[in-house]
Amino acid sequence: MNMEFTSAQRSLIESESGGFFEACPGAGKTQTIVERFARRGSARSRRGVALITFTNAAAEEAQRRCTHKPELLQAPNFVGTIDSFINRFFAAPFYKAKFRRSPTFWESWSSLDIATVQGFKGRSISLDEFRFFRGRAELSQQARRGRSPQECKSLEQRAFQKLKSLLKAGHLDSDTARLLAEVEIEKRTYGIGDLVSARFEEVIVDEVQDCNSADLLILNTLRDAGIRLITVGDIDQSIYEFRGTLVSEVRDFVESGNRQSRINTNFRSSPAICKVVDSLREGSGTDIAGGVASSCEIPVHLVGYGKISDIGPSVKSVMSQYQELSQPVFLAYKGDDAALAAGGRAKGRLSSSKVVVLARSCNQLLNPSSTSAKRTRALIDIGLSLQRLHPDKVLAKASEEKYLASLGLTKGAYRELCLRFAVAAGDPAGLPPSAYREKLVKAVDRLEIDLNRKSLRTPASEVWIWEEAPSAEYQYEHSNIHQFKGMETDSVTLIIPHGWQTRKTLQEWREGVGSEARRVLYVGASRAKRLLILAVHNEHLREVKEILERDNVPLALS
Ligand SMILES: Nc1ncnc2c1ncn2[C@@H]1O[C@H](COP(=O)(O)OP(=O)(O)OP(=O)(O)O)[C@@H](O)[C@H]1O
Repeated sequence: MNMEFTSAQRSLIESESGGFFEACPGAGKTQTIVERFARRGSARSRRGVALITFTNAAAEEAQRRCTHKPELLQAPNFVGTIDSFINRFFAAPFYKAKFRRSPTFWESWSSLDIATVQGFKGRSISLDEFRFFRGRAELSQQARRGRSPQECKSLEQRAFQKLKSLLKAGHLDSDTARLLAEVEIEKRTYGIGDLVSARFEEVIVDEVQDCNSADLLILNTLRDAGIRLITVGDIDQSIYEFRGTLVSEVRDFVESGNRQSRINTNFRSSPAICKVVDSLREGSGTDIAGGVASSCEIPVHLVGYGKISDIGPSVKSVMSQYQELSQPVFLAYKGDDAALAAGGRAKGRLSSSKVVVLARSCNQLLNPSSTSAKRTRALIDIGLSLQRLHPDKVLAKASEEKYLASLGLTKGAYRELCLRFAVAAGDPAGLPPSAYREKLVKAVDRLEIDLNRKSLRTPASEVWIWEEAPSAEYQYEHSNIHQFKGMETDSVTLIIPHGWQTRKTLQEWREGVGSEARRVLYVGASRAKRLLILAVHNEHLREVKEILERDNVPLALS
């Protein structure tokens, strides 16, 4: 590798003690840890070095960079994802010792047809909808919707039995593999910790901020067993709380080790973008622009918008000043916001408009290409939506039994009513939102359904996906921020929508309080190399401007 490493990068490459190396965005973590791995992994030692990443893409990248020294990829070394490390060095030996045969690993249960349980209506639910603990299962909040507590409890019991039978038959997913590792770490039945420490002298972990509790327990065990542990990451890029990663646990873990100096040269972004990233960071570190973009003097552009469709034209006008830059990628917390702003089509999944929710269910029920499982689900959803719109707020949230008793209907009769409602309202395909709302109201009248009409407001055209395709005038690449993590691009349009969540996030940003939503913005902003356009809803424009000015971000207002 011909790259000249900075002194901070070299201190990671050459460290004798190990510990946690905090690295800013664009710090060149991959090159740095691969360089260390290449040096240490080829030293003639009885014990090997493991290089652990979080995604298959990162593992492949590391493997690709090691092809010049094939011995690096051979035993006793290891390069792979954390899942494959846990499967291979903890779960497989545990399983083999206990059951005297090898297990089969699945990335998730949805890839295994038989990993399901049957609900009350005969619908099958994947085991991925459950979280498993020792001795019990817990159904996800989303899958609970529309199910009685009794059904949920019964599903959880059956899911746990199913997990046990799959385990006996030799099937493990990544969470179950972690459970086995935890059991072994606690009970030390098979001495697996000793086997791992006999195999590895050093373990290097990239993106440590993405570890969940089980991962941290495993890393702690490695460290306690005397393995040199090198962890690299950026706590402010920890954005997987919904997957069980707790930033406080990661922080405690890295603080309990040997904290090393911060790698703070950002080789990706311009000075202005580094300033925004500093401002968004909860921690006190500051980044120094040190790559080719360090001489780029383009300020951060702040554009306000009222309607999401205003963003495309504003971005076009900003881009007309920078002919040399490639078109920006639109990023937002919600993929739908990014898609709509970029001139694409939202999936409509995230809109909470009651008319959109009913339109989606009616579309699924009446669309000839829907599967029967989808139709059954849609019919249940219609029933639930109509109940939630009942003018009596207590009844609107009551159990299905209570609600049906108040209507004097059996379940079957209520389903029939819902079906007649859907047929009367019709398929929304091809209709504008106002026309479909009228059809819904007429169907309600005709069937004398007791319902709060004020809640049936005409939805904004941006969330209406059933009319003709959007115009192609302003079309940009787009993504939600989570999917764009780890990537970089010349220009980014980062969308800050309106609403209470943004209000809260901006308050946290202004007051220096850390939060997942603030970290998501940090990840989004730090993907840009030369141009960052912040598209902020007019409701929040002044506040964002004040924060950026306070933090001395070079700014251009459009
Ligand atoms: N010492 C260096 N000299 C020049 N360029 C470097 C150096 N180190 C890294 N780079 C370049 O910096 C860019 C950013 O590196 P990389 O994508 O690995 O960052 P990262 O630390 O993974 O960032 P993030 O965590 O934000 O995704 C890459 O284009 C890389 O080639």
